[in-house]
Amino acid sequence: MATTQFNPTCSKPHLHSSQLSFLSRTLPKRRHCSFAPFHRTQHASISCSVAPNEVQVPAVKTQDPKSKPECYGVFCLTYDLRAEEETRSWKKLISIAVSGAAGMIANHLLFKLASGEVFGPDQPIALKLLGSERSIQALEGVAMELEDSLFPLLREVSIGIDPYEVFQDAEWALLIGAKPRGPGMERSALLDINGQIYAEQGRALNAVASRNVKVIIVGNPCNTNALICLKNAPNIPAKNFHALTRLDENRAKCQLALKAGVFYDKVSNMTIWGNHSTTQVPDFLNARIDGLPVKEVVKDHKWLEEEFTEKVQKRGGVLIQKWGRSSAASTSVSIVDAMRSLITPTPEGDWFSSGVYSSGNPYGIAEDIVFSMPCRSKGDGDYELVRDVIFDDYLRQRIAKTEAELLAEKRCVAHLTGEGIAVCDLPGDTMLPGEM
Ligand SMILES: NC(=O)C1=CN([C@@H]2O[C@H](COP(=O)(O)OP(=O)(O)OC[C@H]3O[C@@H](n4cnc5c(N)ncnc54)[C@H](OP(=O)(O)O)[C@@H]3O)[C@@H](O)[C@H]2O)C=CC1
Ligand SMILES: O=C([O-])CC(=O)C(=O)O
Repeated sequence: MATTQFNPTCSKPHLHSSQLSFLSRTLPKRRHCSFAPFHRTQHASISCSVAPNEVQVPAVKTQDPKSKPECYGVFCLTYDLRAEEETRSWKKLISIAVSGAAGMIANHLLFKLASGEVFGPDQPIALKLLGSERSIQALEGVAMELEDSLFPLLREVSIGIDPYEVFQDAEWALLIGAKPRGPGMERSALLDINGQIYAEQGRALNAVASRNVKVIIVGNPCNTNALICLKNAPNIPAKNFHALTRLDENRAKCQLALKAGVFYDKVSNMTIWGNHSTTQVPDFLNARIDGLPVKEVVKDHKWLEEEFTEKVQKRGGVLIQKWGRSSAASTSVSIVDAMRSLITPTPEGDWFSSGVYSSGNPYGIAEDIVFSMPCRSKGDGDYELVRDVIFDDYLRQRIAKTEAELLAEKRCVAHLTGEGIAVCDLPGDTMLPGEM
């Protein structure tokens, strides 16, 4: 099945009141506009007369329905933002692909993206939602809710089940979809099932996405899924792939703030090293509270080494026990944080954590895995690894353990990274944060 079209309203001869409302909010004031739906298609033409001396705004054009990418409902009625001359006073549309778009995390994230929380109030966006045969009805429901939200910045929505269509020209790919680990399922089986998904999505990104697409992998096990994805996308810089460890960073900041009795905005320089799993290392050696080293503020070093570390590592699992499902709202917040960290300059002296390709790292960590490390960005979508961090024996030992786990995961998916026959010798205690 190819990309799905569903539009009960656009095929009618008259525009629905919600569409008129959407358009009247998004069109500039003091212009006279008329709406003329095409027959038999989901596309309508809109023409405006512009008063002299007014700021240039985009003329609204419709494309030939046959040449227009698949669109959903009211989002078939869009400005032609790609017409350079006519849209010079607008920021260029940013195209964001999201997989697992009918899942719980996406259900929070999509509405944050559409409201401008990531890219700001003057940045139009297009959302390209990837689902599956299993989720296509739910995905239509998501698209309907996006329609009904009348987000002025949301200019295009398309839904589909073929990553080669959905990822076309994507500038951001937020890859959330993954099979959850079921009772009794071996971790090696999870690595394989989800690895297959990420291998295919890597190939699709390689084939059709923007050459500079930024990819954030959320679906677990996210570090190794990210490695598989980037290995299957050789034409996209490996540096563009991130495994989400920002939620872990946020969790660590919260726990340190609680212990120190300060609000969490006082905690900075928080690195999560390694895997998004229970071997991850929340680094209290380099983190700061109110500008001071954590160990100077929190004198109970045993608490830092044991309770704090384990609390962060297992936070996801504790939450699942309480909620009966895994973190979705806070994960979506952390995806927003991760994106914003790449598109805004990192505050002087601070850094953020992200699971990034390890080759060339200055810390002596094994090459060719995806490892969470401290990053800084100039706000151009790229990042650099932070050099001025310190290590002690405790930190080195903990890093070695999470590194060993990632190397074992890598051997387990060799068949998906083009590196031969998989050998699965995962450490017995390897667990996702959500597993207890
Ligand atoms: N890195 C991090 O910090 C965090 C990562 N996660 C991970 O994010 C992922 C998504 O979480 P969440 O949105 O809550 O999960 P949901 O179960 O709500 O959604 C996941 C989506 O994955 C897709 N999926 C792909 N393959 C399968 C499959 N074989 N069986 C079932 N569903 C499948 C489904 O969409 P479709 O059918 O459309 O493909 C589904 O909608 C999980 O892997 C979770 O472990 C969660 C929290 C934090
Ligand atoms: O294991 C999960 O699905 C949940 C998870 O990653 C987390 O809460 O950090």
